[in-house]
Amino acid sequence: MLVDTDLSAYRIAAEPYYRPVGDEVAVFEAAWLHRLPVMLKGPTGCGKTRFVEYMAWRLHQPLITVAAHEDMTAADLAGRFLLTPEGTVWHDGPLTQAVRHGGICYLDEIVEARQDTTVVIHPLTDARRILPLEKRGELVSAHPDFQLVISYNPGYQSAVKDLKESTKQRFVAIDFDYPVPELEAEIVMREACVGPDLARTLVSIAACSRNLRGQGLDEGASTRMLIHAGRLAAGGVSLEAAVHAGIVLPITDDAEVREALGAAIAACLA
Ligand SMILES: Nc1ncnc2c1ncn2[C@@H]1O[C@H](COP(=O)(O)OP(=O)(O)OP(=O)(O)O)[C@@H](O)[C@H]1O
Repeated sequence: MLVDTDLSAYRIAAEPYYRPVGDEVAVFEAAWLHRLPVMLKGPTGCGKTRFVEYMAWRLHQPLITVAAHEDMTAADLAGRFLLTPEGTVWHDGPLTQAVRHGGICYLDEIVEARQDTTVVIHPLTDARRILPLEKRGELVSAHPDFQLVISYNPGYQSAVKDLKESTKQRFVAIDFDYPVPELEAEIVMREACVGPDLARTLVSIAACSRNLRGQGLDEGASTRMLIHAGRLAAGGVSLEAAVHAGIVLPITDDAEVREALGAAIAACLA
């Protein structure tokens, strides 16, 4: 027995707020026309997820998101038999749901998954467009509206944690970075409900932290962090406290780096 799934819950009803930063919308649409798999490359919190939500809305497709992790198995993606009072029932995993019914499947931080899990996507991301469900003895041909999107943060993994060449080379890639300052300030204003001066200050703080990349910080403050700090400040917390709680504390556990960042930020605020 197969439990059938209705993907209407995965449809995005209202237009997500997304400000394009380059030609990413055109590139994604061209990839969608040919159902090419897409890799969104970029640092954490720079807008990749928001972009894929926007594209799913724009293309009228359901969006199934899976956060990859190192314990994720192929069955977590493809599905498994479950014992129920009615007997043994097959449950499609999130990937199979999108493959069977059509829609965008977004595998977030794919590099976190083990390579023996990642290879499940190989026959789906070449001309075959099939998903073998060995346990069920079924070969699912991808629905015409199925598209696979993955995110990948190249700065973040060590040499031991990387995608296989044969996985990488199946994807069209779109490069993401933090939006340019003016645009980032606009996003922070809108998302954190703060005024332009505060938004610009937060963006300049982000620039300070991004300068410390490679000097103790793996990554600078993301757009997401600026929004968090902005929301704290909008909620009545002083700017210093908001920046400390929203940016400085979460970004590093290293006391020396924290001090250097604090000093850079203080110079920014002076
Ligand atoms: N271009 C943009 N337009 C609108 N909002 C944006 C944009 N870029 C970033 N944001 C804001 O930044 C927040 C963080 O972005 P998002 O969650 O998409 O990051 P991400 O790159 O997917 O991060 P992760 O890799 O950690 O999942 C969003 O919730 C949104 O508020």
